[in-house]
Amino acid sequence: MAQERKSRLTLWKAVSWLWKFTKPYRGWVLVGIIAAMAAAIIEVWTGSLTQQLTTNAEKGAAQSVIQIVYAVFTIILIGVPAKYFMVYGVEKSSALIVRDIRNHLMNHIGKLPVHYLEKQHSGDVLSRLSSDLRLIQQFLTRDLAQWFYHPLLFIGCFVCLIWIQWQLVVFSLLLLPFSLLASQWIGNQLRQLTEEAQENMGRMNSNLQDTLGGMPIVKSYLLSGIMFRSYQSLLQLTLQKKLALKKREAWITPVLFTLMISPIVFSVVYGSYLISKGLFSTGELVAFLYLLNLCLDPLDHIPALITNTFEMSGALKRVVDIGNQPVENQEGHAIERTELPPIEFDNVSFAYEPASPILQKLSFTVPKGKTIALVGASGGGKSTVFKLLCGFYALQEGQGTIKVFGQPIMNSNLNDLRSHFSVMTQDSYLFGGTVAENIGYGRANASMDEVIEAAKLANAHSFIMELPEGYQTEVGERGGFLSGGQRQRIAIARAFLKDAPILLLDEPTSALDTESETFVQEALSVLMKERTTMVIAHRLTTIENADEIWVMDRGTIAEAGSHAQLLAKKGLYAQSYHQEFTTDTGKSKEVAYT
Ligand SMILES: Nc1ncnc2c1ncn2[C@@H]1O[C@H](COP(=O)(O)OP(=O)(O)OP(=O)(O)O)[C@@H](O)[C@H]1O
Repeated sequence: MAQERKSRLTLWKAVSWLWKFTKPYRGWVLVGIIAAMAAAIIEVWTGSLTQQLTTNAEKGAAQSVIQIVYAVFTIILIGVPAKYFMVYGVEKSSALIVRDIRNHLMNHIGKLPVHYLEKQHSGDVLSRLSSDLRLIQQFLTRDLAQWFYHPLLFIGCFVCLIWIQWQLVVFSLLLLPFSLLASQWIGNQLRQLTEEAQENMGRMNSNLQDTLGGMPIVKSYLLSGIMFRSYQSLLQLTLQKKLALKKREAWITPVLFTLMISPIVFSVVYGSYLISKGLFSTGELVAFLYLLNLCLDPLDHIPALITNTFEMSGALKRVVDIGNQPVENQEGHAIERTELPPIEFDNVSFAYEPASPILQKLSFTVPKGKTIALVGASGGGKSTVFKLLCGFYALQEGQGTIKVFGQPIMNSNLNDLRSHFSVMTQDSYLFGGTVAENIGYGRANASMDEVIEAAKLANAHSFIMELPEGYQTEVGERGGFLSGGQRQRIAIARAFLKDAPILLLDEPTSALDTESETFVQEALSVLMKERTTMVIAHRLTTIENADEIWVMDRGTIAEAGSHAQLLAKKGLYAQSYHQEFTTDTGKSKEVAYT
């Protein structure tokens, strides 16, 4: 199957995706933005009031008490609630928006096709859901309102300055165009660096997750040094990117400092000249400088605002990249349970990558109630058969047909299709939680009695009762508090509860010792009764217990028959059997069929 193309998501598409999530909270977003604008207007107002007061004072006009009371009340009545809502409005809306995005993504990830998820590193996905989403929330909380506050403050003050003395404004802002051009150039560089830094963070999380998840292997193979060095070099790379980012950001600061300081210097020089010529008053110059200071204040915040915005846009693209992935087909036709063969492959060809075919015109029928053991060399395509059956990968037109109970699975409802299968792997996956919860995942709303009944059928009840808290015992991460055999029996109990008519087993006893295997094997024999089973077999007992053995070789079934028939054939099976299952003395031994 063709490698998924790296997403080339535009920022506009990413923002439109985010915009959808603001819908229920646009009221609060608007409140935050209006409050920010009101706060800016109040600041400008204070500046223009200063100008009026200094002019009045210079003219010797008595400062009207009413004017001062009016100013104070205006600032209190509008300024205080404006500042309050500027903070609370955006905090509230951003927290709710990000909560909805998290819920949506979690639900969305559960519906993504396996072929997409298999290509992602879970650490990277986690990084997108944690640090990238945190950056988005920080932007919504801290920076969005600022983008309305600072420009408005700048424009408002600018207009007032023009009103007071436009020639002075022109003179004082002579350097402005150069500084703006420089900021834009540096800003473009920041965007690329922030995106790279975020991607590196994802890789670091993946590395950390691998180390934590594989700790027993890391320790036993003395890999901590290697894992640490790999983490260290990623960290170093991230640090370099961050420092390069900060270096460029630091370049903006002196540029903007010059921008800020030069107008004040220019104003004082040129303003003094105008005063000496009698064209400008000292009071006006004081008011002008006050407003100029306010006008330049936004420029002090803009570098951080630009960096944060670029960081957010990189993070947003990475989040939307997952959010925009097409989900599995949730519609499609249902598969009815009929008397027709439970599984049929008709001329099925399949490749993960076009250049490497895995299955080649594979045809077979599994009769109802029978157990088929799939054996064959590693990489022969046995697990691929299961993945196709469960709809994890889809066949393209012309690649053959897969039928379940006589109905093609192409375009079927995948949830419905999977309801017909119970799958067990070599080391069954248990979720964090209690034993009862893990068995209960087999069927929604199963009662405790049903859970216990399933555990009894799976040979698990007695060991569960010996656990410190019985069915309420926590199993630990991935069932780490239980032995391999215990985990398998819990997985079998789950399958009993699910009660699906078809079992797909990837040798559930292959990793177990003989004693555990006996318990698990007994439980499996009960589970397999009156069900149709395909089992990828490595153990001799599993192979011998099957109704038929199919030997897979390079994507086709090379041989089929009972154990005795295949041995008599003296073909591939007999060859592997003699290599793998017999000792030098010719006696049977239990080793993996590879
Ligand atoms: N998601 C994937 N993307 C690309 N190639 C894959 C993927 N999964 C499996 N393959 C390749 O497909 C081939 C068949 O794999 P499959 O797991 O079906 O073999 P298998 O017979 O079950 O092997 P084993 O007995 O070792 O589990 C292998 O060469 C494998 O590398």
